[in-house]
Amino acid sequence: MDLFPITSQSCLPKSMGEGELPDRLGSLLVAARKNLEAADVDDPALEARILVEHFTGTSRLDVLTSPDRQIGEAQRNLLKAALSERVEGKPVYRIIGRREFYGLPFDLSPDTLEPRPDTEALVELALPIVRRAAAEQGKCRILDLGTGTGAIALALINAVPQAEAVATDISSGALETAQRNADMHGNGNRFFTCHSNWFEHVEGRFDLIVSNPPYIPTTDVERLDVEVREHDPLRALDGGADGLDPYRIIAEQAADHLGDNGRVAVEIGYTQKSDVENIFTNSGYVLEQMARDLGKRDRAMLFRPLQCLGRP
Ligand SMILES: C[S@@+](CC[C@H](N)C(=O)[O-])C[C@H]1O[C@@H](n2cnc3c(N)ncnc32)[C@H](O)[C@@H]1O
Repeated sequence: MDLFPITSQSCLPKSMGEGELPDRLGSLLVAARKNLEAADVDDPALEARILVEHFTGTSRLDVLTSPDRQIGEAQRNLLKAALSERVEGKPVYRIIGRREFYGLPFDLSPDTLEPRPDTEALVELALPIVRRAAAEQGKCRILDLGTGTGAIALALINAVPQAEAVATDISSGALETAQRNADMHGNGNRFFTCHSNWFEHVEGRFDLIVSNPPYIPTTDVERLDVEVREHDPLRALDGGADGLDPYRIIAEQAADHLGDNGRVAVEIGYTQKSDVENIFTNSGYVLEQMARDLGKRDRAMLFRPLQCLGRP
């Protein structure tokens, strides 16, 4: 997740203004974009397209091929309400209740973090481990700690049919959403939720333990962008006094749940590389590989236990 830099939304107008939206698809898209431009949202063209497509049930192709398509009053009213919510600061994916991650749709709920594109770096880093275990053993067991929408585990098992995942979270609401997402993707039979405080109720051993834990220092949470602070759940963000508490727990307890040749892959805040490396090194791991996010910042780390029985 890319939760920085901190920006202020105080310049946003409080409502999108009065007046009817046009009833033709092409003009409607232009009007939506202008509304969002006037409200100074980050990417008005993209966000207008997302909202228009969602609330009119149209595609990007429809706008190009049928700009004169008539849009009914009910749909325009829904879009108008959505534009007002956006202008008031609600993130676009929260409004439509869904966000794409690694090419798959994920339903959101108030209990889940919105999966962020930067987390795809963690999936890319972990995927070769999953493929290798599947090729060598005919299966791969994944443990995803703090699964949220299920984004990481579901991206991995969707890419490797022989893989299955146990997905934990402290939030039962998040686990319900994750299970719905697994079912929506047709992977519900390879995805098992476990309500647990980190490893507390986890049983068995895994080829890969993966996690994007909360990693914002407590005192920084209140300085986050308001769209993050007010719409992502606090327990998905707050990583304790220095933001590193979950890494300490994972590094300390992962060995009890790793199979031979198992690996641990974690997402990090982009300034946390050396701190997280120290935590894992002190617990008997070596850093095997790093991955950077779309902004070329350190974002994911792959660790191997020193006593790993398999190949280095
Ligand atoms: C940063 S979010 C990551 C969500 C998802 N994996 C993703 O990448 O989009 C961290 C997740 O950890 C969960 N979490 C926080 N504290 C936890 C704990 N003590 N035990 C298990 N999960 C926890 C939160 O509920 C949240 O879903």
